[in-house]
Amino acid sequence: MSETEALLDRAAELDKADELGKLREQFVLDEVVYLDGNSLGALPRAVPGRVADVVQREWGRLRIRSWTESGWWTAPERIGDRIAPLVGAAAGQIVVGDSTSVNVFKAVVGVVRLAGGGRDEILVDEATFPTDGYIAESAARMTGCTLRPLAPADMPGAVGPRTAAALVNHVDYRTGRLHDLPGITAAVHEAGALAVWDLCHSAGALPVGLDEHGVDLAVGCTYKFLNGGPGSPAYLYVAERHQAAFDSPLPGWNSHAEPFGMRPGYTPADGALRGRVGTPDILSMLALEESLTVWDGVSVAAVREKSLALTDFFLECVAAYVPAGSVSSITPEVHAERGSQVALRCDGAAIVMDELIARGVVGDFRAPDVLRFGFTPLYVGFAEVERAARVLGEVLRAER
Ligand SMILES: Cc1ncc(COP(=O)(O)O)c(C=O)c1O
Ligand SMILES: Nc1c(O)cccc1C(=O)C[C@H](N)C(=O)O
Repeated sequence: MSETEALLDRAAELDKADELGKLREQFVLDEVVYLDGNSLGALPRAVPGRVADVVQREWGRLRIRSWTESGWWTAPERIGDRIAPLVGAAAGQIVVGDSTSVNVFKAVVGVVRLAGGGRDEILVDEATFPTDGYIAESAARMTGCTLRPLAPADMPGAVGPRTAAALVNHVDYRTGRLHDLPGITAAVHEAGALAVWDLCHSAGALPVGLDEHGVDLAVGCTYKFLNGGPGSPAYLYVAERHQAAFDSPLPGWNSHAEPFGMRPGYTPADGALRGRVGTPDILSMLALEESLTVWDGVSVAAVREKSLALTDFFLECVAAYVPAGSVSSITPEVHAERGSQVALRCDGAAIVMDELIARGVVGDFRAPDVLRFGFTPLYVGFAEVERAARVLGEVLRAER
């Protein structure tokens, strides 16, 4: 039996044993191998019908009545409670709205205020997705803090009496490295500081355990592994113990204790909805709500198990099919340090990715030389993984 036949057989066995495999039917997908769900998740089949109903009936016919009768006004907290179990949070701590960037701003200024005076340093993940870094820098300037970029692994040794907060990515967007959320959070707390985690690349792909690990604040997007759609609203988690003191830097009327009192002075609402700002983006928000129904009855532990099996199998197939020395993985081998993507360094990566896409394998390119492949366990199968690696091998041989 050839190596290709053996890997094809293995892929078929793995697909047969895959209990999550049937979820793929709930998505609009085709013959393309879609390994870019870590940038934009695929469309769940139920969403177009729900959006059509929101537009035609709720907006078209009920109009203003929908704010109450269709539950529009309370959607940010309601959908926050749907996301909560996926990131290990009890209800009442997550609110959906705004972009991740805006929520990073609320969270970073919010934790510096929570940390209190005398602490004037913010630690930030030195390899962070750019928006977090830009916003942390601005938040630091506004709060009189110094921003100190560091590798997350070095934060436990660097956090000290001056540190107000650390802003860390749970999974690095380029390398796919999973950072030690429990350990870093504990070290940050030991020094009397607070931890803010960006969950964009982990929520929906692996267990996060926000409550269990005592995370203070967290943010994340919903358009990657949560499949909420392009630009779907992000979320903000404020641990219950911090809610009463959380002083949002964006105190809009939607987070007022009595929004329709139209009072000149601001009195914050209690609970998660203190993180709201202005009028929610209802069409995107309700598309997200519908997309989350895919998760009914799905365990995040099972998703994690499949995610690791997919990335393991991809690495194995890459080793078998790709000419020696033409790519090197920058994603950790160790499961405890791996998110749900594989990033391969490769000469001419931009051209290689264009060619892969032309041949029906969609990943993405991240400058300067990274081929990035995201594996969404809800809809990616093992035969697709084998095909992606085989096509990558063909492209690299043709290139050289
Ligand atoms: C880690 C991380 N933070 C933030 C963002 C982006 O935030 P926004 O949705 O505001 O563009 C992304 C991806 O776009 C990301 O990967
Ligand atoms: N949010 C995106 C967008 O609006 C356009 C293109 C890509 C994105 C992304 O999400 C990028 C992604 N956060 C990344 O990890 O690179």
